[in-house]
Formats: sequence, structure tokens, C-alpha cells
Amino acid sequence: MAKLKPIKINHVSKYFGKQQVLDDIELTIEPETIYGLLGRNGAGKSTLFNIITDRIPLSDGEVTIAGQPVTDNDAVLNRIYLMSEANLYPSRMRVKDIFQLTAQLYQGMDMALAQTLAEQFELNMSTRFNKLSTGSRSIMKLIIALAVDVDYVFLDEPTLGLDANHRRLFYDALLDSYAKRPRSFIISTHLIEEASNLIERVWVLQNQHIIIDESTESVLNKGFAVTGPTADVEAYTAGLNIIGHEALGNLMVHYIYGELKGDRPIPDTVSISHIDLQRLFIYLTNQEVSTDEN
Ligand SMILES: Nc1ncnc2c1ncn2[C@@H]1O[C@H](COP(=O)(O)OP(=O)(O)OP(=O)(O)O)[C@@H](O)[C@H]1O
Repeated sequence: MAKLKPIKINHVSKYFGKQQVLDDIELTIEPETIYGLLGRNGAGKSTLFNIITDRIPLSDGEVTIAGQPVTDNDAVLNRIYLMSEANLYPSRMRVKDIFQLTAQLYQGMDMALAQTLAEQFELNMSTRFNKLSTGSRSIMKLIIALAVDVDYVFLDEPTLGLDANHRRLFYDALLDSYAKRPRSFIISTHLIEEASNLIERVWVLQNQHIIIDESTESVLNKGFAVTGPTADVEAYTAGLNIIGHEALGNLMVHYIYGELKGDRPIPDTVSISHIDLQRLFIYLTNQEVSTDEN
């Protein structure tokens, strides 16, 4: 089989009327890689997914795979699946019939996996779509997204309405499915810490731009909390990329994104630790901080 080509997002911009939501987005989606798209409410995550999967038109730029635009390109779009919040199914259709319908649209859907997952998630296959709870709707869509035989799966807020047990089950099912049949997953989520174990590469969308496009490992390696008496912390972090700070009783914490100064001695009173992705995200997407440093 020919080697799968990446999806290229080339200088994509999007306006809704006068409101610009995306500005000159440049991204590459490699095959067999799990991405996490992070961004605050209204940042444009769903819009970006809808553009890449050709659900809505872009205002400028193009999305290509092997040099071919995805727009109206059925051969390419059949290799891409978007699971989204939008409820596109006939409301009175039963779960099992929705599975069948999807299997007709997407050749090679793994119905055995769908059946197994439905049992694991205790999703009743005979229930009509309009009778499913919010969580069960998400579960049904997730099962479809894991069972369709495509090369790029976009999951827009996949865990919406799922309780903690079902979220755990979903992450496990995703990793299991990925191990058996590697493909790309692009996941937008607000539950960053939970998903951070899955995500190989992080994108952060903020103020119409992608401000981070890096491996999760590299992002985590650049996040530090420097804690100690205020004067010592300030002296140590002077000139570093401080993305936030917090007073902790008598102590001060400076959050840093980027390199520490290797040649600068660390005072005995100061401790330095890494911070998790959730906290990094919170500070990086706080409007006032700079993320230019890389
Ligand atoms: N069809 C539309 N018409 C007009 N404006 C829209 C439309 N769809 C989205 N928007 C606007 O574009 C911006 C981005 O919305 P989008 O849904 O892409 O954000 P998001 O990052 O997915 O947000 P959330 O995390 O809250 O789901 C918002 O200001 C939204 O109001």
C-alpha cells in the first residue's frame, strides 16, 4: 500500500461575517499520530475541524493531502472522519440502524468492535437516538469514530457528558484501537490533564493563531514552577519567559515556559519543578502573557 500522506493546512483563515476566527493557520497532520487541539471556549477549535473535514468553507488558504485539496474530494474525505457535537442522525433512528447506516457510508467499519464497545459502555442498541442521554449520544458517536476504517479521526470534545468511568474506558478503547490499527486521531478537549497521556503532539489555538505546535514531551519539558521567597524567585527568573505567577502564603511561584538559564545558580531557598499540561495551558492562554519565546 502506498505510504499515507500527511494533511497540510496551508495559510488557512476563516471569517464569520466580519469576525475573524482563524488567521493564517499552518499545520501538518502526520499519519499515525495522536494530536491534541487545545483552546479556550470560542477559540475556533470546532471551526478548524469543520474546515479540515470540508464541512464549512474556509475564507483563505487551503487544506491538502498529497497536494490535492480536500474540498469536494470524496476519495480523500472518505479517509477522514469527524465526530462532532452536531447531531446529524435521524432522531427516531435506533442505535443499531445508525451503525448500519454508517457502515454503508464508510466501507470497512468494524461492526464487531462496535458491538463489543456498545456492551462495554452499556449502550442499548435498540434505543432511538432521540431517547439517548447526552452521555449516551457521545458514547454512540465515539463507538462509530473508533469503528470506522479511516486514516484520520477528528474528535471534537469526545468526552462531553461522559462520567469518569466512561472517560477512562474511552481513553483505553482509543489506545487499544490505535495499537491494533494505527491512524491519526486529532482530539479537541478541555479535559487536558486526562487526555495528556494520549496526546503525542500539542496544538494550542489562541487569538486566531496556533501558538504552540510541539511534541507533548517538549512542551512539558519547557514548563516550570519556580517557588521560593519573592525576592529570590524574582532574581532567579529575571529575563525568563514568565507566563504566570501565584502567591502561596509567604512564597511566590513563577511559572516559566521555555529555557531556564543553565549558568544561573539556583538559590537554596528556591525550588524548581515541572508543571502539568493543564496548568501550562491555563497560563499560556491567559490573554496577557507572551508566548513568543520558543
Ligand atoms: N456558523 C457560525 N456563524 C457565526 N459564527 C460562528 C459560527 N460558528 C462558530 N462561530 C463563532 O466562531 C468562534 C469560534 O467558535 P468555535 O465553535 O469554533 O470555538 P471552539 O474553540 O470550538 O469553542 P468551544 O470550546 O466553546 O466549543 C466563536 O466566536 C463562535 O461564536
